[in-house]
Amino acid sequence: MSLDKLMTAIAEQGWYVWDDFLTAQQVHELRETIPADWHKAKIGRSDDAHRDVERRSDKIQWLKADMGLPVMDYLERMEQIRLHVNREFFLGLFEYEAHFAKYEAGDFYEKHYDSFQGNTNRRLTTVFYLNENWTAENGGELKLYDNKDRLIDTLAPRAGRLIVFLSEDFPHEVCVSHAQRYSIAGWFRINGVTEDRLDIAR
Ligand SMILES: O=C(O)CCC(=O)C(=O)O
Ligand SMILES: [Fe+2]
Repeated sequence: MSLDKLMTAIAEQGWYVWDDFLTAQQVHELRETIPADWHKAKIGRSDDAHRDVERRSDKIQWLKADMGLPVMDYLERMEQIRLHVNREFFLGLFEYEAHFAKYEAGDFYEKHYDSFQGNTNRRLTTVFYLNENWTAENGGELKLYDNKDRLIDTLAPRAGRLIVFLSEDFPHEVCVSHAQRYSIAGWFRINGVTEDRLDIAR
């Protein structure tokens, strides 16, 4: 079972690629539920919007259960992963936050860690892709590196593919996309308090 494979891979190498996590039909339904309400992505909770533009150029919107059944179903699947990971690794993952992302032709996200100042309680990253018939010419690959900056893998954003990795251990980047590229990036977080307030995902 793939959930077991995910657990083994996370334990042994810290990352996993789960192809056909959803069927083509489920991917299609998920894409259909995305509202048209895109806004420019920012990095962490920083307000330095100008700098952010240089590092990433995608647009996002946060997943909410009331966006529809496909989104509820996706969040429920993430909840199952959260419970399994907590049971096996005692990571104490407390909640999940995720956003749809849209990269237009020319968009990219420079190499980064998902756990950084302002987001230090991110522990496990998920990226899910919604792009049917993606070709090599479309670019937009995810490049995953180890913490010594050695390239581990180059992954096309193919529909149905879920990638999971430990947020603190794997720098990664999104190569320039030459076509519209849709994804759901999400993070399991531990409970945290930052700047005198309880830090809970919206
Ligand atoms: O879309 C991807 O392949 C990765 C996106 C990403 O790294 C992020 O949003 O933090
Ligand atoms: Fe990332």
